[in-house]
Order: sequence, then structure tokens, then C-alpha cells
Amino acid sequence: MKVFIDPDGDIEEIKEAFRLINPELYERLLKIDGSDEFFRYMVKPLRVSVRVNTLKAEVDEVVENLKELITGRVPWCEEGFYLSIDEFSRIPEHQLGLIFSQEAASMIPPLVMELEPKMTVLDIAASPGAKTTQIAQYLQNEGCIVANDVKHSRINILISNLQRCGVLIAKVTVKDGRYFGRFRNRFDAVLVDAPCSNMGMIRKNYRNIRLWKMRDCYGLSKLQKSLLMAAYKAVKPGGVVVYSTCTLEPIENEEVVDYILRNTDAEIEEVNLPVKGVEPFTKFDGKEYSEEVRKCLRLHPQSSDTEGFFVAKLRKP
Ligand SMILES: C[S@@+](CC[C@H](N)C(=O)[O-])C[C@H]1O[C@@H](n2cnc3c(N)ncnc32)[C@H](O)[C@@H]1O
Repeated sequence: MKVFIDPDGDIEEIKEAFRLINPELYERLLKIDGSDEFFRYMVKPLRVSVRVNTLKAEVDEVVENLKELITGRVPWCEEGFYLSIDEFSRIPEHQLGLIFSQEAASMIPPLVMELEPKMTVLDIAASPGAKTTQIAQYLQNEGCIVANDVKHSRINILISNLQRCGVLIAKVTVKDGRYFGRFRNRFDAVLVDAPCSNMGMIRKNYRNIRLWKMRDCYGLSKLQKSLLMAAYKAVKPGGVVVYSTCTLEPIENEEVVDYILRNTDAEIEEVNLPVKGVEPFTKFDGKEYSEEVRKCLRLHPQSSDTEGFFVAKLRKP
């Protein structure tokens, strides 16, 4: 069944559509952010954005060539631009690997990993490789990225994106990310762009309204805690672990970060970028989380006109 919601329609009709399609999700969203603006942005089509792949092209050169299509810059990412088209996969810059289609919020995690050439980096849940290719450009193709994903079915797309973008330093592995916990203090930086319930992706595909189930979030939260714990073990002292999701569900976000803060010596740092978020939850649904989680970045779709997103920057002392 194809879901149709008019994003410019009456706000009560938009809310009613959520309630009819998935009452459980509707009730949860009311607790997370019941504002009219939130519901309107939850269904507003996402702006198309791309990142220039500086492994293959200069930003200025691509901007000049695409100037008719560019509608603005992503304020927090020098290489990020908004485009006025929906179907860019046929434009030569894409096929040549000069640009990568990437939602503006999803450009944030690699930006806060403090990446430098020659580093050894673990991307624990990497496919299809948007962030792996971004990490490679900040490493200037010097060093090593272990790009891992558990799903065989998603490995080909990861490899083809790495090839298209000219990434020469990635070693692709197919493991459950929890496996990497055995490599203690090995990596300079680790990214956990975790599998999640995709609540923040409703703007991208309304199908996510129907698919979301609270039941799934409990299992995902458990997996996310174990992946983040493995990542934390694997990072070197002084190194950064970034945790990100495209969901707004607190048990997949603040609760996961709170778990690491309570069970390790991890320190949390603020995400220092020109992007506006909302206050993270320190209390939700009868649970209390560390005050430190206030340093996380929680993006509701209306905060910076992005998908719903969450980022935490952790450091091992
Ligand atoms: C949000 S997506 C990653 C997107 C990717 N980082 C990017 O920027 O293109 C989450 C990924 O986690 C993978 N995944 C799920 N369970 C996993 C596990 N236990 N270990 C490693 N990867 C897992 C999924 O196959 C999926 O590709």
C-alpha cells in the first residue's frame, strides 16, 4: 500500500494520518515532540544533498560545473551542497565519483571524528559506504579504514561505492560488529553508525511510518549497546568513538550513550558544528539518563531541516 500524505495539508490531517497508519508510532512521537512543526517536518520531502568527493575533485570545480543545480551549501560541511534535482544518479559527476548523494545530517559523524591522514579507522556498520567514503577523504587516502558490515547482501554496494569514489585504503570485512571488541586499543577512531528503527527517515520514505514497531526498538537498543561497547574497547586511549543513528527513539539514543557512560570510563564531548538541535532527553518514559547526555546532538527534522538524527562523540581517556 502506497502511503500518501499532503505535507502542505492541514496539520490535524497530517497527525490523523500518522494515528491511522500506526497508532503506536503516533503515541510515541507525541511523547518525543508533539509540536505541530515537528509533525509537519516529519512529512516534508527531504532536500536533496550531495558531498563533493575531494579524493577526486576540487570543491570549487564541482560547484562551478553544477552551479545551475546548486541551491545552497550545507552550513556544517564544507563539501556539502543542496541540489534542485531528485534524480542525480544519471549526472556524470555522480557516475565518476566526484559527488556522493548523502543526507546533510549524515555528513556530521565523520566531521566530528577528528580524522587525519595515516590514521587507522574502524567503520563498524559501513554499508552502503556514505560515511566510509567521507572518512577516506578526510584521511586523504592515507592510512587504513576497516569497513565492516554484517550483511553479505549489502557488501557489493559498499565495494562499488568505494571503487567509484577512488578509495584505496579500505579493507572490507563481513562480520558482526561485536567481533571487533577483541581488538583492544587498536584503532585511532571508530564510527558506530548503528542499525536503527529509522524513525528519522520517515521524510525520506513514508513507508517507514507503517514499518516502525516499538518491539523492534528494544532488540535494536540491546544490539546498539553491544556495538558501541565493542567500538569503545577497540579504540585507542585518547581516540574518539562516534555513535550515530537516524532515529529519534530515546532507547536507541540517549539510553545507549548512558549505558556506555555508566559501564566504562568514556567521556562525552559536545559536537562543535554550526548545526541546531533540540535538547536531548535526560528523563523519558520513567527512565533517567546521565546529565552528560545533554552534550549529544539530537536533530528533530524541523531543527535544521534534515532527517531525524542523533550523534554522540565519546573519547577514551
Ligand atoms: C545505518 S546503516 C549504515 C549506513 C552507513 N554507515 C553509511 O553511511 O552509508 C546500518 C548498517 O548496519 C549493518 N548492521 C546491522 N547489524 C550489524 C551488526 N551486528 N554488525 C555490523 N553491522 C550491522 C546493516 O547491515 C546496515 O548496513
